[in-house]
Amino acid sequence: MAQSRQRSERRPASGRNQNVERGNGGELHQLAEGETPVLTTALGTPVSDDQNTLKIGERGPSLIEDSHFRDKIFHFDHERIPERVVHARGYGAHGYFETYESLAKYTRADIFQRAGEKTPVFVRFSTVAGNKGSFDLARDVRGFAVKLYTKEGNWDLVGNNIPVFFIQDAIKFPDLIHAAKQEPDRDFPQAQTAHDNFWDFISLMPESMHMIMWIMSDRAIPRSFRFMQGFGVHTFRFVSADDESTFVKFIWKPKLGMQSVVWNEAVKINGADPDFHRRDLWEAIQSGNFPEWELTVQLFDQDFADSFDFDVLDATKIIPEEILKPIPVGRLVLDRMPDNFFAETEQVAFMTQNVPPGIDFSNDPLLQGRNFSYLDTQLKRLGSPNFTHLPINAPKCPFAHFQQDGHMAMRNPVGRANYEPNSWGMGPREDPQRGYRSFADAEQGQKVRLRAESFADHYSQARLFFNSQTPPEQRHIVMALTFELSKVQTPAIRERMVSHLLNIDEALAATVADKLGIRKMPSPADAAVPPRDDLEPSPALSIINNGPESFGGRKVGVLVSDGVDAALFEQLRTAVEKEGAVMEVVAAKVGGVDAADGTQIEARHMIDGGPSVLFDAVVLMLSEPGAELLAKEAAAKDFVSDAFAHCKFIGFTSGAEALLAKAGVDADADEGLIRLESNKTAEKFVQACRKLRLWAREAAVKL
Ligand code: HEM
Repeated sequence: MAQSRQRSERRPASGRNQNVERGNGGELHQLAEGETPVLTTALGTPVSDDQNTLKIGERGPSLIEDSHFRDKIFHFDHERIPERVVHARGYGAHGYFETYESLAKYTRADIFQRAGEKTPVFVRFSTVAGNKGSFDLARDVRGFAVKLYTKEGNWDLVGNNIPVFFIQDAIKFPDLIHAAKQEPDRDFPQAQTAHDNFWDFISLMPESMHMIMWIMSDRAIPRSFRFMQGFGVHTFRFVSADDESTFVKFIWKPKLGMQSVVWNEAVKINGADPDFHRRDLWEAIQSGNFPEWELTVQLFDQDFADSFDFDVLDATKIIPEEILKPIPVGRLVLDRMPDNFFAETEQVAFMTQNVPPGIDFSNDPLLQGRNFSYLDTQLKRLGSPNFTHLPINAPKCPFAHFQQDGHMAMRNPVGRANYEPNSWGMGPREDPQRGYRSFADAEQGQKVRLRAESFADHYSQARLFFNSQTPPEQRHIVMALTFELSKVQTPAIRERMVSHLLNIDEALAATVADKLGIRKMPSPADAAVPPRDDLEPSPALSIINNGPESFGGRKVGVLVSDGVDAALFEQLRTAVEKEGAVMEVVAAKVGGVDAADGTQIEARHMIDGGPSVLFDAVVLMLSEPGAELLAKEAAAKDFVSDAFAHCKFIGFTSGAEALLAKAGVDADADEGLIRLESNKTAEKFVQACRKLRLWAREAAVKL
């Protein structure tokens, strides 16, 4: 019953006549009739009045015998469960994984045996540091957690959109997260690392420097979940039917290419639409534009691992794609939103230790610690060992075991046997062939608390990352570091960070020091291993170098006024749709505008609620009087000046020049300003947008 109600709530309000009554105090009573279900308590007792508690007389005290009220309030009082201690804010979707070719040579994992096999998945994207109600465009790592419901059990690939991590050993995780989250005495800032505690910890943790380069880069402010990569981070193992092991790293690559926003834009999006990323995913999936990623794997053996001077067990290191090419092995398509956010996205329990036969762990000490932590945290958060009974967590393949009882047990053994071995002839029984076998690696050594020397190079790959970025991306890293460290109030912490940057790139360190007003340059931090300066840059690490070459999946915001040319508007719409992009109309009034030929153009946003930061490119389709009127509105001027400052492509009709001028934008400033006069120019504009941004403008606008 509840489900059918939820479904009907997705339809727009119909405004149909309903069976309503006015109560004694003027309150509204909506009454069940026809097929409308009767409201009941949780135990099914029909409810006669859901507007008034049971009282003695109309103005008298309430009665504790009002079991309907108690049932309702009791349940409401218990609606909240603890939010995740990290990755609290997240958004998920269902879909499937399709295997390209059999990987039987490397792994016995059932999911990789047959070309064309489709496996159901649930994916949850998240930010790490912010609370559940924080904003989407925090500068942060994004979680990229994938649950694959394989025919031999659930496989949770609990990754991030960044391929490395802050720390090498899981024992430091609580310290890292304590330092990153709100400071405990004041409980701010939330969803931000721009504070003393975080940078104090980081500046004392040189192993985090590679990760710092990534989170200060544009990777940490993605434009959409749909436009970011995902990484399993650690080295895992594939294990074949013959028990041969191959090391594997997992990388998800978005079909629509990578794209990020700029920081100034992120700050404004957080105000304009704190749900920017979740709304984006919701709208894409609901409109049938299903986002897609390709799963690629880097496969290697022990000899290859030994050829590096870093350790493949160290989660602060990558194997550059130019050295080991990722092989595409399948695709992930997200095509369905959850029916209920809480039941699915909130209750989904990811655990790194959930791997099917054929997939195994390496000795990465971060991964080993995670394998312990996730089961523990799910029990705390979901409150019962029976969280695997929840539909979102239950396997979709047959399963049978003797676990029983516990809070909220929904599946219990049937029959007499609830143990094995038993002589009742009742299963389930173990299966040495099909069953999970850990890779029988030979391990020996003393029990020690010791970090391997092969983990000691903290700077070379940080330098590799920085050197692999394009100039605009390097500038953004400088700006991010400057911004974050400018919020740090303790000069010694700022200086300690600059001393680390000196080991990464001297010019980077010098610029950050200058922007922070540090007069005397500190000495470089004492490096455990001298940083290498002979690593070839890896172009695969740049977002800009790996753009989409299409405007597909992106969004144009069209600011319109009365008197606009309807034919040109339709031509633009056709060109945008042909590209696979979306167009949203912004106007002075949400009711829309009257075009010159008398037709009406509906608007999705009123100008105050539709700033240009919500779009990838903008068009000013205005009549002269329309532009004159809008030029008086601050929001309209910001629409234009922000789009320009954020290096976006701006299409405009000749009538729009008054608004451009008022916004301080020269209509001939650069090739990113495109006059729209005919069908051809509409197409030319959309083609120009494929570059996403005109980075050449950046020097002029000082982002
Ligand atoms: C490579 C490093 C790591 C990655 C990629 C990673 C990724 C993730 C992701 C994606 C989630 C959110 C899952 C979801 O959407 O529900 C998550 C949650 C979590 N992670 Fe990690 N994590 C890492 C390191 C660690 C470590 C070292 C620990 C602890 C030793 C840890 C403990 C947790 C906990 C406790 C949660 C909350 C789980 C929940 O309540 O559902 N993580 N992690």
